Amino acid sequence: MPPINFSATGSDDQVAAGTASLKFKVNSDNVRYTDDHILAEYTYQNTRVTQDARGNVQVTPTDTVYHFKTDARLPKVGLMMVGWGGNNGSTLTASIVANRRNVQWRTKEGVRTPNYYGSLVQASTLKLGVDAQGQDVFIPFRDILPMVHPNDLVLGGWDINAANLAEAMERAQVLDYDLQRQLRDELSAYKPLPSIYYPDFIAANQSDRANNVLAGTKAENLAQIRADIREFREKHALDRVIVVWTANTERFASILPEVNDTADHLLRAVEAGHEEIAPSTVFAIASILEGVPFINGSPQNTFVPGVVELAERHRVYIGGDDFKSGQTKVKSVLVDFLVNAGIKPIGITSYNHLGNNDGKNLSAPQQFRSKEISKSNVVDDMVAANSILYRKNEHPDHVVVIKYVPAVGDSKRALDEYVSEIFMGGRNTISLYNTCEDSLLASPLIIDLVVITELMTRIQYRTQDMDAYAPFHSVLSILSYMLKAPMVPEGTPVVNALSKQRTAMENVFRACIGLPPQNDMLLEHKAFH
Ligand SMILES: NC(=O)c1ccc[n+]([C@@H]2O[C@H](COP(=O)([O-])OP(=O)(O)OC[C@H]3O[C@@H](n4cnc5c(N)ncnc54)[C@H](O)[C@@H]3O)[C@@H](O)[C@H]2O)c1
Ligand SMILES: O=P([O-])([O-])O[C@@H]1[C@@H](O)[C@H](O)[C@@H](O)[C@H](O)[C@@H]1O
Repeated sequence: MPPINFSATGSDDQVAAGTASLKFKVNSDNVRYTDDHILAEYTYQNTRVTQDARGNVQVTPTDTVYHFKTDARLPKVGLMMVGWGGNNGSTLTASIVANRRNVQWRTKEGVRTPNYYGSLVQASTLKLGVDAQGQDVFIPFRDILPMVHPNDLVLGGWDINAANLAEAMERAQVLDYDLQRQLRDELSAYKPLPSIYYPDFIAANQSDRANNVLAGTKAENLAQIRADIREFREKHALDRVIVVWTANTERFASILPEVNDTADHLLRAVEAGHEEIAPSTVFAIASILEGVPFINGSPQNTFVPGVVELAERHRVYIGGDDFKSGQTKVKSVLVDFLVNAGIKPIGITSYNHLGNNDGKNLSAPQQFRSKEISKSNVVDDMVAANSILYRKNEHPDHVVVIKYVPAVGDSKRALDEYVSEIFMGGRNTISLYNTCEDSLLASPLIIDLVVITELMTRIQYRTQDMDAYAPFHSVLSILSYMLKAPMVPEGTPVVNALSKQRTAMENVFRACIGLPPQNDMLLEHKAFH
């Protein structure tokens, strides 16, 4: 990943920021601050468990010293959305503009003001420590390390439909009219770039949207998307660009030897125009080759093995899959609670209906199958962690149903039923009815994905056996909190439990400023005096 040359493009105040703008500094011999960087030495403590041939278990604490180096200078960042004219893309764009201009609007409940609720970074807090009385001290999540503010994001992107962002906002029917009215002028100036459209990958019912499409071969499409990224970066004098796929869910691509199983095969397959190369994969390749992180907000397997290898080769960050916005987010909390309470979910039925264009696309079998997969795997790690409740390879019955009902629009209705075995042969049934305003829940996640991905590009680490600092693995598993089917480096564990995902993010960022992980032991309050 190319290091940012702040002196070249960042505005003076951005370049000047650095550690002088930090909200707090840590008072420790293990943490050092230069004008531009936070340097922290952190001892990572774990516990190694081994079992000998006779079944004897050995438990050994381990210590690994990490050195973290975080660039505290905030770059000028551009967000390019694929599917910019969709419900998520238009809602996010309108909401950032409304926040940036502090546009207020009236509804029947009175005057409303813009906010970033639903963004973990912008609207949640974390416990930093305790005060002299032992009481918890909380700070905004965004203050743990220097992070880009969504108001400062430069927005752009592509869509196979030519509607400008004001037309797209109106079509989405997500935001109140009195707000839309005040944003129309600015949003009408935002026009999506023509995009790649290979009809076989999304539902046939999307064909009537495709009036803003690139011609040419797949190789020419790749070259054009790369040029679009470069031109966007240069036009806005950006230090960093991040691309997010919030376009329609594609069918899964087959993994084919000599086609997409390695980086070189994949690049050759694009040159040859192979039919199994999806638009989302072309966007991922273009982003990687331009040194730009790529995040997949949909469930399809954009990251075929060749893409992952290419990202590793170029040390570019990728992350996915599928925004975790509503029904699945609740599931990753509820099943975690049940299983960790020693209660055995045996039946999980997740039904929802929605009437937006995403729902229309998902009404096609192959596109639904992509979503069904990403929504179905979310309990696997929690179930596998409890061998008291579940035999090896035993799982709850888990059914996912999605129906397209235009009448409800973007206001998705989720109905869930959890049937569990409880004490002495009893049964517990939990039924939930959850009106998930799809785009109002997903849009803030895009902010978190972009802001945390950008932060990760400014953090490097070194352990005692490394002679230089290095970026993390290209597959950004730290993004898992925002994603239904978290991508992880090959051979590493997939964590879906929401509390673990958030704790992991918090504690990694605490380690970057030399602080121990949050543990909630509160020993000082349990001692006798
Ligand atoms: N709560 C949520 O909204 C939520 C949650 C999880 C995942 N997602 C996923 O996010 C994606 C977007 O959701 P949405 O509600 O905004 O859908 P949407 O249908 O409103 O928007 C998708 C946009 O992508 C465009 N598009 C399709 N193919 C394209 C291509 N190849 N290049 C460029 N543009 C293309 C369409 O024209 C449309 O404007 C979907 O895949 C959905 O499954 C949404
Ligand atoms: O995130 P979540 O609410 O579990 O899942 C949602 C699905 O239930 C919905 O049908 C789909 O349209 C959204 O894209 C999203 O994937």
